[in-house]
Amino acid sequence: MKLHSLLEYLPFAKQIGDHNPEILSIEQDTRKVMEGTLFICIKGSIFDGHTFAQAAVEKGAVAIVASEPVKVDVPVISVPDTNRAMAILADAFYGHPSQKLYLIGITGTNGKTSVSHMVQHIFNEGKKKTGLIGTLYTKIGEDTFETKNTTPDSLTLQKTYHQMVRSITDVVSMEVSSHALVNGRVWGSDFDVAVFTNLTQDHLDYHKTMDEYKQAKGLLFSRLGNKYDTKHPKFAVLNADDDASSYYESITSAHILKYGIEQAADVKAFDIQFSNKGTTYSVKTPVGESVVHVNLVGIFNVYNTLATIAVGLCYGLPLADIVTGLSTFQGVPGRFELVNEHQEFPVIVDYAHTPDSLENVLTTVQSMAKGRVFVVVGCGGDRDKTKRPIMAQIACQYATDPIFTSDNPRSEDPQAILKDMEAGVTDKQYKVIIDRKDAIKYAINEAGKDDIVLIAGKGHETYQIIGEQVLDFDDRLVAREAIRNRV
Ligand SMILES: CC(=O)N[C@H]1[C@@H](OP(=O)(O)OP(=O)(O)OC[C@H]2O[C@@H](n3ccc(=O)[nH]c3=O)[C@H](O)[C@@H]2O)O[C@H](CO)[C@@H](O)[C@@H]1O[C@H](C)C(=O)N[C@@H](C)C(=O)N[C@H](CCC(=O)O)C(=O)O
Ligand SMILES: Nc1ncnc2c1ncn2[C@@H]1O[C@H](COP(=O)(O)OP(=O)(O)OP(=O)(O)O)[C@@H](O)[C@H]1O
Ligand SMILES: N[C@H](CCC[C@H](N)C(=O)O)C(=O)O
Ligand SMILES: [Mg+2]
Repeated sequence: MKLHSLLEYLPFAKQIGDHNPEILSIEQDTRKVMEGTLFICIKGSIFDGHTFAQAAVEKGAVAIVASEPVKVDVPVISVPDTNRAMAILADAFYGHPSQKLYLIGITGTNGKTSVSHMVQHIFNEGKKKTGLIGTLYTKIGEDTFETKNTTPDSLTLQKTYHQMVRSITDVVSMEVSSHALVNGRVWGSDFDVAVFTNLTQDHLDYHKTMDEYKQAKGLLFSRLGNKYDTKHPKFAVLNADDDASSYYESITSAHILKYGIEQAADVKAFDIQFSNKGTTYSVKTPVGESVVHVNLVGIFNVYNTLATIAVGLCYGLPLADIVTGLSTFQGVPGRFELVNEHQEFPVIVDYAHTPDSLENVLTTVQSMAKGRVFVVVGCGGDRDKTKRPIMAQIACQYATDPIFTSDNPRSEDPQAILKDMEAGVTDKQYKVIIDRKDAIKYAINEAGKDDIVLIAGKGHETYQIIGEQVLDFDDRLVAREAIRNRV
């Protein structure tokens, strides 16, 4: 594609230098630049991409997009905001791929990974070719690719959509983080369905207030568009039982489909029955009623399945097929994952790392336990500090044996993080074991028949970040070893 054809998408951009080179790729990272690349200078939190412009040219870049003056011998496209330009150019360069996919974006504090997998599963079962983008990985059909972010930057995203279109993907189920919405990573993504799971405290280091955080998530709904034609209707799938939904309803012009248990909802669950094996409930929808069975426990999973049913209905999947699909869903790695070494008590690894998710998962565990509830929990460093005392208090409220330990301390002093947690507890006994492996071993050695051990916070993670080091660490493997070596 010629540079000037791309620039038609940036009507007021100024070009310095009049060449019109062939653009073979677009990159924002010098480490990926090749002959024929259009290099975009992004100001990040660590580096300013403008300082790499010359290095990019030396590696073969034939044009530069910049918001600051850069001295290079190739055409420079001057724009006020390179991040916005990147999203627009990437969408154009890859041929507007998201318009060719049925794109489902899922946002909310908790449940994005869970819902995105359930959604993908029901479409897989419905014989659609699916893609998935999120915390764990990107998947195109059976192929899995590593991801650095829950929602990748706009360039990576558009490239991924392009690959999905080339693989003849029908439906993409994708997590959309609040960071991504604020950063413009999904500018140029044409969503067909936007899903809201819930809004509770997290990321107050980044968004500063809950209101700001709520508005950040709102960007998914306000940008959804208002295509009311029967071929491309847009839908906002909202949680009727979460107060924030009325705000999202007010800022979107898409069709609304609400799901819930308590308030009036289009997709509503009733007669919910839990057992140790799973959950059964009845669901009323605009297209009829059905009985749902899933091999998952916890009221939060009822919400996740309701959101999934609503998404399936937006697409036009028959209710019976959606319900059949849900019945074979086997869960997500690191989400309420059982570690089974034939021990006499359940050991559960779960990704709960927010106050609300910890409370949800602990109340579920509490309802299942006949004896003691052990919880091994910590809080991440360089993240929202205000959630630390609240999570500690919740651990003490619902567990008989709370054990505070390290999560990913990152650049912070692990002792200081634990002190922040302890500040939330006044009248309850808890144990502090700074080394996560020792904390897991302790809980597993202490637990007996009728008890449950919950290891919270790191779920699927296979590393622990301490200072600058990324060390191998997997709660599931550590727990397995501890069970085998139980004393
Ligand atoms: C704070 C933040 O969001 N940072 C993101 C940002 O990195 P950054 O701002 O540090 O970028 P930088 O390293 O300063 O680099 C600036 C520019 O120089 C370029 N560069 C850099 C070095 C070099 O040698 N050559 C070069 O060209 C870079 O490619 C980039 O274009 O851009 C990167 C590429 O897109 C992201 O991977 C990175 O996410 C980091 C890893 C991160 O931890 N982000 C978190 C806060 C986040 O976004 N989390 C949400 C999930 C939250 C949730 O749980 O809901 C997510 O969606 O992942
Ligand atoms: N709908 C829900 N409401 C509240 N808690 C939930 C819900 N679904 C899952 N959880 C809890 O939250 C944890 C994280 O779930 P999940 O990974 O699906 O969320 P996420 O939104 O993708 O998180 P992240 O933003 O960190 O990627 C789970 O391990 C479970 O304990
Ligand atoms: N996406 C979340 C993941 C937190 C996982 C937890 N283990 C931690 O490191 O705090 C975040 O970056 O805040
Ligand atoms: Mg996730």
